[in-house]
Amino acid sequence: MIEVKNLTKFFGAKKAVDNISFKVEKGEILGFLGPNGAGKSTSMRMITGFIPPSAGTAVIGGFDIVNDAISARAKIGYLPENAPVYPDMTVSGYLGFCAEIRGFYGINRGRKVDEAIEKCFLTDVKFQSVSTLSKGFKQRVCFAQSIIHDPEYLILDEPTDGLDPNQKHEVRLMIRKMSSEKAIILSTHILDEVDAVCTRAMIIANGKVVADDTPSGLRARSKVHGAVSLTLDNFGPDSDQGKLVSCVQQTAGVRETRILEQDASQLKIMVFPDSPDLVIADQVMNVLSSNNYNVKSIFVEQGRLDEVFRTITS
Ligand SMILES: Nc1ncnc2c1ncn2[C@@H]1O[C@H](COP(=O)(O)OP(=O)(O)OP(=O)(O)O)[C@@H](O)[C@H]1O
Repeated sequence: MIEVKNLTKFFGAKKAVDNISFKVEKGEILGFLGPNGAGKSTSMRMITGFIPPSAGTAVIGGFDIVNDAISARAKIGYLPENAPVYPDMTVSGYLGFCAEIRGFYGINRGRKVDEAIEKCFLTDVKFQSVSTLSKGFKQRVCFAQSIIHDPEYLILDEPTDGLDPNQKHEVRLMIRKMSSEKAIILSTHILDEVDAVCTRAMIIANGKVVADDTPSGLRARSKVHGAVSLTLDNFGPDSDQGKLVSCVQQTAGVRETRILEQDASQLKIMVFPDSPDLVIADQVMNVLSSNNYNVKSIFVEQGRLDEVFRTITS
């Protein structure tokens, strides 16, 4: 388990991280979200022992990162921001060096390098110098060094930054595959990534934790969660919007009907239930059909992470 306890960091008078506490169990993938400068990277640097906290600590698999840094760091794999890798080394030379630092020599060193190269799709550039790699490949090399010792705890600062969509997909798959026996914290600006990878999401703003929930729990905080979106066909600008709205409003459990968009032949509306958990889609559909409205599409809004993120952080 990773246990973060009252972690705080001052840079001069600026409080970059403000007394954050949380736990991450094995099997969890915790997404760190937050605006630029929120304190995500600073928190990760403290959890991995790269910078000392001003107050508080993190306990990694039972080892305190402040009082027993070497034991704690042995259990962590860390992918820092901007993939700092030695440019003059070849990919396999660099990973061999990382494996040695982690205590692997001889045949074990070679095996660890080969495994990391395979997992991170680096075979084609194995003997290429790091300085000649594209940004995405440098990122993958840095990812490879973070998993070379098969750590129980992985801290990944924007792991898919700079990768193309296919590589992003591969890396997310890899993270998910590894997660059953690891506790993983990753930071990201990509809200889709939270849905694709994370079991839990934490929003940080001004150094403080402002939300900690599952991705679906966060989405459920959206103002449109549970609302029903409909598109009506054969409903042009001359059709009677007022009549339609009063027809929908007759449905039990409907709080509000909002007109979203009118074009030459279609109308889009959103119907809000009295409470977000009330299911009204079937009733709304029945009322519209029995009044001869032509429903082209209908779906229940799950809520939007970007909207929730903006509401919480702005
Ligand atoms: N070494 C440092 N010296 C002074 N201020 C720092 C230092 N490192 C970070 N900061 C400040 O601490 C705050 C938090 O920075 P941090 O890099 O942790 O944010 P972040 O959430 O990771 O942002 P981003 O999403 O842009 O990477 C920012 O105001 C930043 O300028």
